[in-house]
Amino acid sequence: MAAAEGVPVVADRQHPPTPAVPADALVEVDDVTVLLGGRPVLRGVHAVVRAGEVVAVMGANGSGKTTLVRAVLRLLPVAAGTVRLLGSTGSRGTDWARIGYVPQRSTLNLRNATVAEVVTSGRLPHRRPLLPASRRDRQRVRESLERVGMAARRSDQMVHLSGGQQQRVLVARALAGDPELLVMDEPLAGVDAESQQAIADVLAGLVADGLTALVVLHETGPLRPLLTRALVLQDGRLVHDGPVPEVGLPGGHEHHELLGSQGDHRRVFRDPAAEEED
Ligand SMILES: Nc1ncnc2c1ncn2[C@@H]1O[C@H](COP(=O)(O)OP(=O)(O)OP(=O)(O)O)[C@@H](O)[C@H]1O
Repeated sequence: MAAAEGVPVVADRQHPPTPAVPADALVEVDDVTVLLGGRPVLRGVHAVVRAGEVVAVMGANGSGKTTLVRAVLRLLPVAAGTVRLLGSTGSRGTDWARIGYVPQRSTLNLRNATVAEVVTSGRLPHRRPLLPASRRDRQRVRESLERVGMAARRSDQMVHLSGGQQQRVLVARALAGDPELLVMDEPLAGVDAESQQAIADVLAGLVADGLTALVVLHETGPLRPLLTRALVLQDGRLVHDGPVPEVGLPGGHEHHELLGSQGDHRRVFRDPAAEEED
């Protein structure tokens, strides 16, 4: 695949160099391979996220973006390589209370839960077992809902909210845990422009306060000014680690396709080689 001018591309995929890991790395993915259904879905991926960075994970549908963030969060086992998260290589040593996760909204079924219940669940890593929510827990839930502009809907069931409002509630849930590292999987997908901007504004404030973020994105949208770097995956391999691509991706073609009943327009990046095989 050809590189865009001035854009660093992983040169030797068979023997990628092991980069020196900076001391302030919160996430280190070292030569990681993940198998799903016996098939390699991530192949020898190296990636680092340093404190204070906002890193986008980009690539075509099925390129491995969700798999990468799930491997980082130890929701999937790795077949080879190492994931170091907040300095720990094992689940037990990881301080999960320092991490916020906003999964893909479409994968969740929270229809009957109320907004307040969803956001309160974000305090669970801080709660002592069997004790009711503390004043601090309730305060953080309230503040998080205010921050995303959803305080007035706290008693409503999720099913009665729009997609964008649901997404804001999921962001509030992650914020309620006071994370130092926020991992978001497609926070803008199927989200109206107003909610996209609300999410971007909230993230901007958090980043200014020192938050680190790893965000899966199809389109950068209003998050673009916040992004410090992009990781681009293609068929499970890291093909770019550097500046956020201006238009499209290095060496890839792009086209638009309509997805879902809401007709949200997503930009899809394609590999020219794969297109030739079509
Ligand atoms: N449980 C599974 N078993 C087998 N294959 C899987 C499984 N989950 C995902 N895959 C495959 O792994 C590949 C990467 O999936 P992944 O969801 O990480 O891609 P993605 O880049 O996040 O895609 P999208 O943009 O569509 O969300 C895809 O080909 C997908 O079909």
